[in-house]
Amino acid sequence: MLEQLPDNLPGLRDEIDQLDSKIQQLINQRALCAEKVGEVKMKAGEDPLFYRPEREAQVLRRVMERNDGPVGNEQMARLFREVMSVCLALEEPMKIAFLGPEGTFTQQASLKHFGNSIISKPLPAIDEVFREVEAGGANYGVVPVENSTEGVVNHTLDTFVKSPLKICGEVELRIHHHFMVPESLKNQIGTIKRIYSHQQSLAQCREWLDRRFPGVERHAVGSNAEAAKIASERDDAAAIGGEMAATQYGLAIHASNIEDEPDNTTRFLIIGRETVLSSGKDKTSLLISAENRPGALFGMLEAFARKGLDLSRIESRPSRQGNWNYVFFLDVLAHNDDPAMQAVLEEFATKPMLVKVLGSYPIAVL
Ligand SMILES: C=C(O[C@@H]1C=C(C(=O)O)C=C[C@H]1O)C(=O)O
Repeated sequence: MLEQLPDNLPGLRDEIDQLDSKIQQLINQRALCAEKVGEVKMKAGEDPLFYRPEREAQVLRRVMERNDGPVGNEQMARLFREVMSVCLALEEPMKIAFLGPEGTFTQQASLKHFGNSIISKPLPAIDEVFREVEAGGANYGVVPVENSTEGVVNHTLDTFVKSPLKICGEVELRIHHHFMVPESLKNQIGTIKRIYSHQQSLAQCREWLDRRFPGVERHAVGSNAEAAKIASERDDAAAIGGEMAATQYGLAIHASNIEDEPDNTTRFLIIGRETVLSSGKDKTSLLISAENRPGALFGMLEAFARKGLDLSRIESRPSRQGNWNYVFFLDVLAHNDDPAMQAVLEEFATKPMLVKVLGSYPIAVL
């Protein structure tokens, strides 16, 4: 097909116009199918599940597998991510609660995972995101869980101990921090007295700040977006945050990508009320509390090894029930329905330990 392309501008633009018209028709045909899927789901059950994470992951993986360019695999998957988002919204627009305010990295993660055709519900704290989903005010929630430089977000892990919610997905986001100032300070960087940001972001940019702004006060606030808002209202302050926060509050970016680790990444979890079926490439998150005796942790890990199950993460947190008792958060690279997983869980059920399956979900595609 490529050889048949004209080599003049009007001819090429005519070709693009014709292709656009075909793509548009096809997108609408796809949307009609999705609408019909919505009707079928409505007929089938009382509380229909419109959003199906396992199916979406399979669609995106297939897009990447069959892609032969010149558009890159990830770019192509991102386009399909948006198409699916629009299709799902025709069935039912998803209400997504996230750690706000508008402009946070968590909002960016929610858009990366669900696409832009959602109803956004920014909330001021992680437990409020959990509560909103538990109460049915939102279909799903998005919360940060770990950062490659700064480690786990303890608050999120601790909230899982008591919550009935399930993990339905994960999103990874490369985190780039920018040093942003009000337009009026753009040429007077030397007059900056205070720098605002979230505590994790200040930590992720510590070396840069020590080098460039030694001695300038650093203030930790609830989110980068809040930091940007404060800086926009003062005439002596800068903020550190992502591009969305700068745009949201009209700040100028003075220095980009100031994070100390170039591959600084944050992982977020999608939380919901339903369990997710197997997509073929899944992860299961478990919360395990074992008896405090020698070999308890070894025995637990050995059971996974014996069944050939891969652990991608293990985190320990104080259980808050007596000193020196711990709970472990584990990610296993298998779905809960996997016979090997079932065997391990059955084995644990016979032992003095507490196991809670926090959810099985597709390994992040994008
Ligand atoms: C169309 C469906 O519903 C939703 C929309 C999807 C899509 O546009 O491909 C995929 C999964 C669901 O989130 C479906 O379940 O197949």
